Amino acid sequence: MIDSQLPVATTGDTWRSALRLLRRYRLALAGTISVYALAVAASLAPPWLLGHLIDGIGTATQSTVNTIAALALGFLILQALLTGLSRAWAFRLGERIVRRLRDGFIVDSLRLPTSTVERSSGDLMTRSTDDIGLLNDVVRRAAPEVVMAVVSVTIIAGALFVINPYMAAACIVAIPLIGLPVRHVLPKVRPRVLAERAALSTVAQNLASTVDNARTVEAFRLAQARQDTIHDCLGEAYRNSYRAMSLRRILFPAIDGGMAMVLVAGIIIGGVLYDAGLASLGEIATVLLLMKQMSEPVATVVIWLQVFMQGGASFSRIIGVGSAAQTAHPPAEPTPADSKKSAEVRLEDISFAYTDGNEVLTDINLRIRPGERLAIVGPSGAGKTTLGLLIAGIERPQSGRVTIGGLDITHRTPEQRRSQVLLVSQEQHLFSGTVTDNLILAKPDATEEQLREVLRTVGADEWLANLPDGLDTDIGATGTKVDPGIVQLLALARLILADPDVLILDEATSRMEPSAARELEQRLVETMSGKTIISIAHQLHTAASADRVAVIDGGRIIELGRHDDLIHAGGTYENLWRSWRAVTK
Ligand SMILES: Nc1ncnc2c1ncn2[C@@H]1O[C@H](COP(=O)(O)OP(=O)(O)OP(=O)(O)O)[C@@H](O)[C@H]1O
Repeated sequence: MIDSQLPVATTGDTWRSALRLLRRYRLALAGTISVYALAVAASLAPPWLLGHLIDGIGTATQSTVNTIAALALGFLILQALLTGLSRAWAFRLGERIVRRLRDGFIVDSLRLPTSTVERSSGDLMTRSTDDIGLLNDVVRRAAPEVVMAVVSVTIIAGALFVINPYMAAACIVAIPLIGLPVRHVLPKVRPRVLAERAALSTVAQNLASTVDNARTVEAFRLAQARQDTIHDCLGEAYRNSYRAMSLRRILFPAIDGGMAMVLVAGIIIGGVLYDAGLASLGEIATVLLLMKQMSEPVATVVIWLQVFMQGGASFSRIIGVGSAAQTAHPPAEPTPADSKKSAEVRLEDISFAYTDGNEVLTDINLRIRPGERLAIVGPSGAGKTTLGLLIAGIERPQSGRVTIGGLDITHRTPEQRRSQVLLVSQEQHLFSGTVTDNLILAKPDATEEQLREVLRTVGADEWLANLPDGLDTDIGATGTKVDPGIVQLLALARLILADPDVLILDEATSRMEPSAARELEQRLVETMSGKTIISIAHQLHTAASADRVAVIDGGRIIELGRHDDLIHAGGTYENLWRSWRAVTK
């Protein structure tokens, strides 16, 4: 079934991944928290000194007051220095964690099967921008704020008990007043944020598919229909965003009101305890000052907790990509020493459907000998490209298996697979950078001479000679414009450099003149002699020069054999051949 949404990790898996991440940075984390704890301890001194001053108000001399003031100032400076240091460390730690998350995300995305990337491009885009961005906010800002706030609350609460346990107990009991409204709001955050993100992914998905298929949209006058669909998706995204945002409107007034209630309760309790002789004026003042000091971190926790929960939802989506990549690549089978030699391709009982109930290929059985040249022909929509995608391991069959050299292609890592089989289709892309950059993707250690040689082989040497900076010419989006025919040549040059055991050419020369295409194919076959070459052929001259021809129709192989034999048999292939000859004569 086509599912445009990648998986989302469960809450349990999200926590486990977060803990694993924190364990990795435990030393830096412990150092940062310890320095911050010292800063909080230093911040306790001024209120305590003030309480001391109030209690000794009748007896204190000028010099005692001066000493207390100097000490308070000293502690304030110490607190500022330690806070600054711990924040700098927290920032650096955040940077390292964000970098790790981004790197991991890119690695996981690159491990996703191409078919998954194509189907979930919108979702992947939202995860790589919005979710990573939110996570960035959480790791760099929310997490340090929340951790530091929790440290502050814990230390201040401990100090309150040391100063006056009665007063402290009474005030701490009042603190949950702040939590009351929050308790009802927080459980709603994760589902609402997940719904918001999913809706945004759908918008991106629809936009991407409209842009990708712009010609079809234009040809069939689908602009209005596409606009309506995107409008509906945007409406859904807006409603979900609004629901997520509306949580804030309830949250902030509730926190402010709760904080004021706690302080009022503290003053009333302080009065009662003073009357009962259980607290001095200085202790009450110190506790109230510390309570005020505590109110800020408590509010911080509550406020950032929402972002934290949003970040949790985003984190679940980020690790979901990792689990999708892992599911797509079960543990790779070890490569036996002789597998390279016997790069035989076998398709065993393959059936495949893009969507449930619409089988595109049925019961395909085929054995392609190492070094054989096989041409796949058939009418449009017969399933030729799909077969190429299955052999290249880009799509997975619902039943049956594809093996190369005896190994199931879907059990190979992407690297192992790329060394075995590569597919070049008519859709080829240039990446931003120079000619060299675009070629060494396939063979990072290729020498300049090898690059020139390979360009000569595909017949792009003349083009290279006319470039202003030769191999160093920028051919990216902002550089020298490259003709689609040359883009195909560069793709074939990359293929030669990559040197896989099995090559699949799916209309790889379709943008060239037929005679030039024929010549190039011949040169390619000579250069790659000994390799298994599977050509999906619309131009039947390719089929005529192949070792064998497989004719596909209605998702089944209906004829298989040598060109001459199939012509002699007078079946579908002979018909196709006759029509093609009539057109090309
Ligand atoms: N991504 C996809 N999602 C759903 N259906 C698809 C997808 N790609 C191809 N199909 C369908 O699968 C069938 C086989 O398509 P395929 O491209 O393999 O045929 P083909 O023989 O290569 O055709 P052509 O010669 O026109 O390229 C067609 O009915 C096509 O509409």
